[in-house]
Amino acid sequence: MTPVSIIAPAKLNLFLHINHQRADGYHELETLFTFLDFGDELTFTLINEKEIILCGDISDIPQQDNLIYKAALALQPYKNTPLGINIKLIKKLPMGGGVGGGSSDAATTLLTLNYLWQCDLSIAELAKIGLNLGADVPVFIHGKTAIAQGVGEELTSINLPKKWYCVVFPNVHISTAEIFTHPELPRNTPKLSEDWKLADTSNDCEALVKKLNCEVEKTLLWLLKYGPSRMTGTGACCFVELDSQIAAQRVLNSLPSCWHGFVAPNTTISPAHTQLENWLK
Ligand SMILES: C[C@@](CO)(OP(=O)(O)O)[C@H](O)COP(=O)(O)OP(=O)(O)OC[C@H]1O[C@@H](n2ccc(N)nc2=O)[C@H](O)[C@@H]1O
Ligand SMILES: Nc1ncnc2c1ncn2[C@@H]1O[C@H](COP(=O)(O)OP(=O)(O)O)[C@@H](O)[C@H]1O
Repeated sequence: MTPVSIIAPAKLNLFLHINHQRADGYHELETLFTFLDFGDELTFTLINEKEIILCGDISDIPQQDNLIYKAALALQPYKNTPLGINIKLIKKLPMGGGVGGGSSDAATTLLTLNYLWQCDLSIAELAKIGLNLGADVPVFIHGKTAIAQGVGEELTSINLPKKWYCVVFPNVHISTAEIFTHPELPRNTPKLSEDWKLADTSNDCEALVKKLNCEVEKTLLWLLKYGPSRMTGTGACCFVELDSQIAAQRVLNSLPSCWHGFVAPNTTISPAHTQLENWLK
């Protein structure tokens, strides 16, 4: 079978408010997700053996813990197909960076295998399977810029103006679980008002992550020279929003050599959905 390559795009949380902690330990939150036209690349090739084979940039994580493998495994019971899959990963998104790399990999795997294995599940069914893999997976399955509530699965689509982002990764790994279980995490931000404005929002995890990790604080301060900077998710990645590619590229060109970064525009529709639709035409 001809291999098919699909992107697993990055996401940014343009804001992240934590409203309260639920009885099950997860947090009710409100966040604005936007996708970026930059991400991991997954190449899928059907194989005759009923196996899930991962290859490429997968050394950091044991196969059974890889969200790509877990997504393929979760989909197998939905179709009694004799076919397996070989999935090659080209990693471009930092792990534990707050840009959703693992969740996006899982979502692209569910969306693509739904076609290749002819499971014919609906987006809602795929999102339900995805939620078991991570709170961030449903937004990648739906594939539209959205305000998320609940743990991240209650989505309201929203259109945003096109902007360019310089995203900086200060080479530190932040555990999402560590931040969400930390006693100093604020957990009482009220729900958005009807006439909310982005300028009045924030990332409730930022102060704690800055306190725990000076590299994140340095990154946010450095980015402030170019515009309002903000951390995405539970970090460590931070970003600055600009009006043009030239302006964003200028920030990246000035980046201290100890940090990594990339420049990308936001997209209202996930690039994974766009690529899948083009492939199916
Ligand atoms: C914080 C956010 C914001 O978009 O993104 P990241 O910073 O991870 O990118 C997400 O809510 C993360 O989603 P995801 O990365 O899939 O986290 P999960 O694997 O589901 O959860 C990891 C841990 O974070 C905590 N968690 C996560 C989401 C949530 N709404 N409440 C929580 O308390 C739980 O302790 C959970 O065990
Ligand atoms: N294919 C994968 N890519 C990235 N992280 C993965 C993958 N599979 C499992 N993980 C685990 O998931 C965690 C991060 O998940 P992810 O959704 O990328 O959150 P974040 O937005 O914080 O990066 C990583 O710390 C890593 O341990």
